[in-house]
Amino acid sequence: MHKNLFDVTIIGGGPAGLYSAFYSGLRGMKVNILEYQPHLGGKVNVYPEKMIWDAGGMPPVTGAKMVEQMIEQGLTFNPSVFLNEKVESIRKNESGHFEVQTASGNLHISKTVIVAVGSGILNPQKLQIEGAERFEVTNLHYTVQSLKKFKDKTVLISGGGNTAIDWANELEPIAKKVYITHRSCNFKGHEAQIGQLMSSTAECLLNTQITKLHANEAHDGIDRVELTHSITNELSSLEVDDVIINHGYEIDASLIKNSALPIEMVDDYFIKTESSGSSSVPGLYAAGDISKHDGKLNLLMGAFHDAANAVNEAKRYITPDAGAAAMVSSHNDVFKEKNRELAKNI
Ligand SMILES: Cc1cc2nc3c(=O)[nH]c(=O)nc-3n(C[C@H](O)[C@H](O)[C@H](O)COP(=O)(O)OP(=O)(O)OC[C@H]3O[C@@H](n4cnc5c(N)ncnc54)[C@H](O)[C@@H]3O)c2cc1C
Repeated sequence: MHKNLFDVTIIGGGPAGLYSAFYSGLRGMKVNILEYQPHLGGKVNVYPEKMIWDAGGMPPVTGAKMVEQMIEQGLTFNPSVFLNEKVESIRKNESGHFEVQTASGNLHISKTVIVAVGSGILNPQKLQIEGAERFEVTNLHYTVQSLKKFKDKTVLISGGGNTAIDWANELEPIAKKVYITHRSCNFKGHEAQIGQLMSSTAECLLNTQITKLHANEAHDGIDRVELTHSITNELSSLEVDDVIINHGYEIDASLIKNSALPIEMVDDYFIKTESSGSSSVPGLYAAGDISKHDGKLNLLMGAFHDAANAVNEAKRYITPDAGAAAMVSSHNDVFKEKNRELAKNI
């Protein structure tokens, strides 16, 4: 037998992947996590300072804290973890095991696979203005890593989806002034976030888009932005300290397409699953934002729920007479020692 034969190989180390790793450990499985980024935590790393209020039973925590806690939990059972490991394709060999091929040339062999790649490999869509890239080292941003950086600044955000709206809401109490420009006539975010934005001091510039960036005297940053109204073509100008762009992401979704497996998809990207996480390929499961099923919830809670279901299916694929689910953690033998340690500090 292959010495590195894993029970489950989890592709993607975001919320779904990390919880899959934890739950697989709980069920006594030998686990391998493969993550493209140099760090774990997935998309939550895009919003490190955002407060997350909607994780059941959890007090509000920042994205960064959530990442820290998910990693700690995900690594409880010491899974093998490969970072900077881009999975390129999955196939099955003649023994019925999965072979997971990565860009670095590694071949990971596994009895089952949980695909937890979320939105795939994300690269932000760049501002389509000639020469814009030279400002990326100063005040043209494609992500908000630290809210403090924008304290007392005049910030223009360009974008109309959840991320742009979230950033506007988070920055509004911190920045001197927040403008948000969107080329369309309405925003496409969650209702509550749009409501918050509309009742804040942030100024919404709809039907407008950035058409020119003016450099400061030193030519090392933007000091003024030209905006064009998309209906009237009227030009306007805004003096800014920082410009933040969220025009969505270019997604590298080649993984499933490169894989010589009959994986049924939805909308050419998502993996069609049962609510149990099972895909059209026996032994291959999907969890988190990549999966599409009737009860799908594209939230952290949805990712955790998918993950537990996928692991239970994977366990029973390997060991058909295993229980349908793990016992609750308080009854599980694997926690006895850990509970004794924790109890000392209570
Ligand atoms: C701005 C924003 C705010 C949000 N706020 C909330 C909130 O307040 N509450 C909430 O519940 N949810 C929130 N969400 C949603 C939540 O973040 C997602 O539902 C969750 O991250 C999905 O987890 P996932 O593991 O499925 O995918 P992801 O988080 O996308 O993780 C997938 C991982 O897979 C890796 N990967 C992709 N392709 C490959 C490959 N080929 N090889 C190896 N690795 C690969 C990626 O690098 C990534 O690390 C928010 C999302 C955004 C964008």
